[in-house]
Amino acid sequence: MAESWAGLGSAIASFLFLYAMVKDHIPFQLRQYFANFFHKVISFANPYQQITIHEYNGDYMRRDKLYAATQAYLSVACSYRARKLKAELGQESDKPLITFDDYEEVTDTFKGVKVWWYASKRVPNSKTISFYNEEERKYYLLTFHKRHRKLVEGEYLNHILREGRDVMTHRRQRKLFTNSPSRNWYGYKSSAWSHVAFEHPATFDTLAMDPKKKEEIIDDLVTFREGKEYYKKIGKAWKRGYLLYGPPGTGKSSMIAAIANFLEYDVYDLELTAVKTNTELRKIFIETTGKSIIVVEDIDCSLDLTGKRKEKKKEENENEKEKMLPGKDETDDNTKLTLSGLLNFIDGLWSACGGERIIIFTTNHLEKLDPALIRRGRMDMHIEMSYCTFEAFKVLTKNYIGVVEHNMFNTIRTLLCDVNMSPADVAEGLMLKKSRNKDVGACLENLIKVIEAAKEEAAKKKAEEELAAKENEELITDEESSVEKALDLENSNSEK
Ligand SMILES: Nc1ncnc2c1ncn2[C@@H]1O[C@H](COP(=O)(O)OP(=O)(O)OP(=O)(O)O)[C@@H](O)[C@H]1O
Repeated sequence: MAESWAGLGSAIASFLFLYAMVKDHIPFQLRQYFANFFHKVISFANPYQQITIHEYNGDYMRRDKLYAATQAYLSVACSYRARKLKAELGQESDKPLITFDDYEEVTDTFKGVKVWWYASKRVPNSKTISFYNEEERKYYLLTFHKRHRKLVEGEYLNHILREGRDVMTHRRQRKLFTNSPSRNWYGYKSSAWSHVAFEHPATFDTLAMDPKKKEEIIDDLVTFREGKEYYKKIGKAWKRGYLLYGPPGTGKSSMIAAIANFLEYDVYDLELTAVKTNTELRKIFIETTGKSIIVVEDIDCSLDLTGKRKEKKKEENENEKEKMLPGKDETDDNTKLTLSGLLNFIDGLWSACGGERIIIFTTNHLEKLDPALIRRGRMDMHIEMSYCTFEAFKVLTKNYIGVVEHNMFNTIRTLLCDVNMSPADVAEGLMLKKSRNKDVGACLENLIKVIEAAKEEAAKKKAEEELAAKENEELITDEESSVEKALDLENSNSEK
C-alpha cells in the first residue's frame, strides 16, 4: 500500500514538473481546457460538497443575514470545540460575541449528520492597485457529504437561521423608543422615533402583586410568545392587548418593564398628545418593528371618551364630537387624531403589519375609558394593579430587606387591611437607609409608622368628607325648605 502511494506521489510530482516546463508553450485555450478537465475529475472523485456564506454580498453596506445568523449560531453551538476563539462587540449588542477565530475548523452534528465549518477570509491582494479601498472579506465554508445535500439545504440552513436569530435576539441591546421626531445621521432619512437603551431592572420577581395573578399573566405571555403557528391557524394577527389599571404607584410602569424584560422585546412609548393626525399615527406605527411592546400610558389623559383632544377649545370640541364617533372620521385623517383613528390603528393597520406585537394601555381611571377602546379583542387581558396586599408586601420585604418572615409581620398585615397603601409607598417605607443603620427591624418599624400615619390621614380625610357632605345636605334641606316656604307664601297670597 505504502509503495503504491509513493508511486502515485512521484507520478504527480513528475507530471507537475513536466507541466511547469511545457506550460508556457501550450496555448491558453488548451491550458484552460486542461484546468476544467482536472477540476471535473477532482469534483467527481470528491464525495464532499461545500457551501460558502459570505459576510457581505452584492450590497456591501449590508451584512448578510445568513452570515450573521450563522455566526451567532456557531458561537453557541460549536465554538467551544475550537482551539482559538475571538470576541467582538456588535453595534446592536451589549454582550461580547465569542466565536471561533479565522482559519479554525469546528464540527457540528444535525440529525445524526456530521458537518464541518471553517472560518476564513479573503485578504485583498496588496500588489493589485485597486480603485476602491478593498477590505478583508470574511466567509464561512460549510462542508458536508453529498448524500446529505437535501437535509443540509432543506433543514439544516433553516435550523441555523432560526436558532441564530434567537441567539441574536437574546444578545441584542434592547431599546426604548419615544415618538419625538429626530433625524438620524444619514440626514436623508428621518425617523418618527428616537431611542435610548432599555435598561429597566424590573422583573416578575421584583413585582409585588398577588402570586396567582402574576402566574396567570406569565402564562398568558408564554402562550402568546409561543403562539405563532396557533395565531396563523386561527387566522388572527399575532398580537395581544393588555389594559393595566389601578391607582398611582401600584406598579403599572413596573409591570410593562417586567413584561418587556420577560419577553425580551423593545418598548415603544407612544405619546399620543404629540400625535397630530390619524395619518401621523399610522406613519409612526409603520416604523415600529416586531418583537415589541407599544405602550400608551395614561390613555384617559390622551383622549377623552369621545376621542376629542384635551387641549382643543370648548366650542371646537362640540363640532368635533359629531365627527369623532367611531367610523365617522375617515375624511379627517389629515386634520386630527381621533378615537376612531386609534381604534382603526388597533384593529386594522396594526393587525396587518407583521406579528409578535403587544399593545399596552395604562390608566388610573378605568371608568373614564370608552368601552369600545377596551373591549376584549382589542385589550385582551385587563389587569388590575391594586393597593398593597400582604402577599405583595412579602415580595417587597424579600426584595428590599431580604426577609420573608418577621415578628412584626402580623402587625403590618392588620394595618394593611385597614388602609389603602400603594406598593410604591410601602417600598419607600422599606428602603434600607443609612439613617436606619440598614437594620431590618428599624425598616419595619419605620414602615409601621408610615402606615399608621397614612391610616390617621385617611381617617381624618374621611371625617372631613363626611362633615362636608353633612353640611351640604343641610344646606340643600335649608334651601328646599325656604323654597317651599316661598311657594306656600305665594300660594296663600294668590288665594287671597
Ligand atoms: N407592584 C409593585 N411591585 C414592586 N414595586 C412597585 C410596585 N408598584 C410600585 N412599585 C415601586 O414604586 C415605583 C413607582 O411605581 P410605578 O411607576 O410602576 O407605578 P405606576 O402604577 O405606573 O404609577 P403611575 O400611575 O403614577 O404612573 C416603582 O419604581 C417601584 O419601585
